[in-house]
Amino acid sequence: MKTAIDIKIGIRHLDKHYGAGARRTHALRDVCLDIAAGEFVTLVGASGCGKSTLLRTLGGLEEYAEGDIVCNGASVDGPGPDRAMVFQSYSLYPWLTVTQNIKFCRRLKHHREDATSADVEMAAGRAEALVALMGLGHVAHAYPAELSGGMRQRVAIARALMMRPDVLLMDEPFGALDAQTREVMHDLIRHVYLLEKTTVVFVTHDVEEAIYLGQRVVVMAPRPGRIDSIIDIPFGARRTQELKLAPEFTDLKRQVLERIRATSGMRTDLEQLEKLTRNITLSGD
Ligand SMILES: Nc1ncnc2c1ncn2[C@@H]1O[C@H](COP(=O)(O)OP(=O)(O)OP(=O)(O)O)[C@@H](O)[C@H]1O
Repeated sequence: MKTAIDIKIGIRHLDKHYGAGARRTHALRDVCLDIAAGEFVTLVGASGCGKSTLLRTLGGLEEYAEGDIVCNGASVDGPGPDRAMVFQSYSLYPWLTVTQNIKFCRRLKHHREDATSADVEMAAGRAEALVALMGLGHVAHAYPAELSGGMRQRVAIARALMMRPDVLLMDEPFGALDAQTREVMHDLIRHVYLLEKTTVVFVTHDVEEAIYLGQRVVVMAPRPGRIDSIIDIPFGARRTQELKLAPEFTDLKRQVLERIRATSGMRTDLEQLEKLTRNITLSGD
């Protein structure tokens, strides 16, 4: 049980609907979750179980009518500099270089009229440190169109980290990358997370990714979107790719996959499909 002191995000009885009438969707039902400061939590679950909705609501991009989300002790009622988001699409400014993209932020102190040269220097130093941390030194002056997908996503992560957010919210950030680049990004994001001591909430479809990165895997279920189970990941802070071959890792993977299969409704869909095709065959005889 976590104490009130070390909880960074508290989600209490969160309920969310989209649409109205026949098109009304119960996207989240009674979601309760505490996330500790410095924790890395991953969200998995069948398509449509509300992972993105939950993340976007945490980010203040979606309104909610019932329940409460508290971050740093204050209710979330919109986006804030304490929570940065990274999406699957890179959303970089094509006309800015890598360094300029990282520095670009409306809330940067040096964009204020009363900014001092020390503010500007500090921001420039932070950007340079992030360029180095993300392994972007050799492309610091390149434009997004000249970069690979993995490189672009590194820039997007660096930009999200620029203002030292307390919480990093990531929605399938590596979903569009090839398997090899994804592995590199996994180790990079774990390294950055340990160094920056950020709290991370990470949405993914990839169960292996969820277990490798997270300290806890939250399995969500659809119709209505809800938390099905929370699985503690017992591996330490320093992880290497060999971990994925360990029997404990495989056991966890099986456990998570079983929950996703059990809650996805796919089996029922298949059974219905089988029944339907059987009837069609019989009536066609
Ligand atoms: N803007 C919207 N308007 C109406 N319904 C929406 C909207 N966004 C999401 N939904 C619905 O809410 C439910 C949850 O969607 P959400 O995208 O959060 O799920 P998800 O788990 O992230 O799905 P996926 O894994 O396929 O990305 C789904 O039924 C979806 O159709």
